Amino acid sequence: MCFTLALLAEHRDIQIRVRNEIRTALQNNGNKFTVELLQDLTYLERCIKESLRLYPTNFMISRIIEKDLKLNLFLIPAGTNVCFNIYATHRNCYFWPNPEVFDPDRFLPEMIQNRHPYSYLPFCAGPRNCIGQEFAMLKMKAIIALVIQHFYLEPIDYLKDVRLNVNFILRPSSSLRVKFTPICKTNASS
Ligand code: HEM
Repeated sequence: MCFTLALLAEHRDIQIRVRNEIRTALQNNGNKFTVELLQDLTYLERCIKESLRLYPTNFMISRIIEKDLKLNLFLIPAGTNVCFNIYATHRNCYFWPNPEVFDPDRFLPEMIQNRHPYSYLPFCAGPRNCIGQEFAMLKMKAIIALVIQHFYLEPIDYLKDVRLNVNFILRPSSSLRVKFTPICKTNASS
């Protein structure tokens, strides 16, 4: 979530679009924050997905191969512990053109359609994938929507300068500060 907030702080145009989406959804919903309203925040959802592409919390996973597996020219024997680099896959330009660019529209339905099903794995895949992913997405949307509704975000530290700590989960190893300015009704134009 801290990466999403930092990315929105750095991309003011995208932050404004998220805020507009929240305002419109609230207006259409009698100013009530409901689960249905959160589910309708599709642009915010794309921002969170794109943030998890660039900064996948679980940047690497492993699986023990049960049966001998033939992969192109290689034979991986049963019992091998195979590590899968999710971070590198998410930044592979074969799947993601201009992979370093934060572009939530990569997750528009028409963009997802022809993408390799295993090119995006923030919650892993297969029978042991994350059982909390829907809940996690809803929780992140609820918190970020409230923050964006009430505060303008500006970067203090920039992601390009932040070193990543890859100890079990991916997180910033130095400070990643974002300035929160409360939105007063009088200056709530963008
Ligand atoms: C952004 C938030 C989250 C991310 C990125 C995430 C990611 C993942 C990943 C990648 C795995 C697979 C790990 C592996 O196979 O080695 C996993 C498994 C799991 N996650 Fe999450 N998760 C998140 C939030 C949650 C939440 C909120 C819950 C519970 C409410 C949850 C419950 C679980 C459980 C129980 C498993 C193990 C599933 C199994 O082994 O069958 N996760 N998660």
